[in-house]
Amino acid sequence: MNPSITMPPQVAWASGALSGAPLIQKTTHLGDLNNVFADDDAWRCCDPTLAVYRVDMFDTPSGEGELYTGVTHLNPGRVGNEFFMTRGHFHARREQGEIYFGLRGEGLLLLQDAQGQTRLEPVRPGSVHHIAGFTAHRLINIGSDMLSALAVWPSVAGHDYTALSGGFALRVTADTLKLMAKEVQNG
Ligand SMILES: O=P(O)(O)OC[C@H]1O[C@H](O)[C@H](O)[C@@H](O)[C@@H]1O
Ligand SMILES: [Fe+2]
Repeated sequence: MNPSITMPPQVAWASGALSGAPLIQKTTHLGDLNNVFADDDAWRCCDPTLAVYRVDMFDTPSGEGELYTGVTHLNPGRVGNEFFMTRGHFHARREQGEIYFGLRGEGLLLLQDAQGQTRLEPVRPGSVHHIAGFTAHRLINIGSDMLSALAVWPSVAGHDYTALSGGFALRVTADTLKLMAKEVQNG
């Protein structure tokens, strides 16, 4: 009997472009990110139609045990002093985790646990990020090029944006980066 061979879809590692299977795409514009950036006046002055990030994901089955695969493409930019970032979320099913893989650009993954403790992981091509359950996550683009990261997550995880509607406990600006650089120097 001949083996059955199916050509899988593809991700282009350098760009994060997905191909070979139907996609769902969602673009988030500055106007959608009310109350996300600290400097509200600066946010109001920005063009609301400006695209901040786009998520491409394969249109695959959902349900208990199923996994989604998607790529977030986050543009470079700032609102006031704060770098462009995703809205960020806890999973609606809090125990569910997720894996991110850095593909291109220079960014930070902001993680916040249920007690409000935050930490940052540098995102760069080849970085692998294990996002444990019960951990909110947000991507931040600190570079001057597009930041792209691949994500794999349980389809049942869902998104809870309301738990963080007051914002994450840490904000990343150019000053934050200077402080981080000093910390690295001082060991
Ligand atoms: O949902 P946001 O916080 O806007 O982040 C954008 C997207 O980032 C990643 O790709 C996640 O896996 C998606 O589930 C999420 O929707
Ligand atoms: Fe997630």
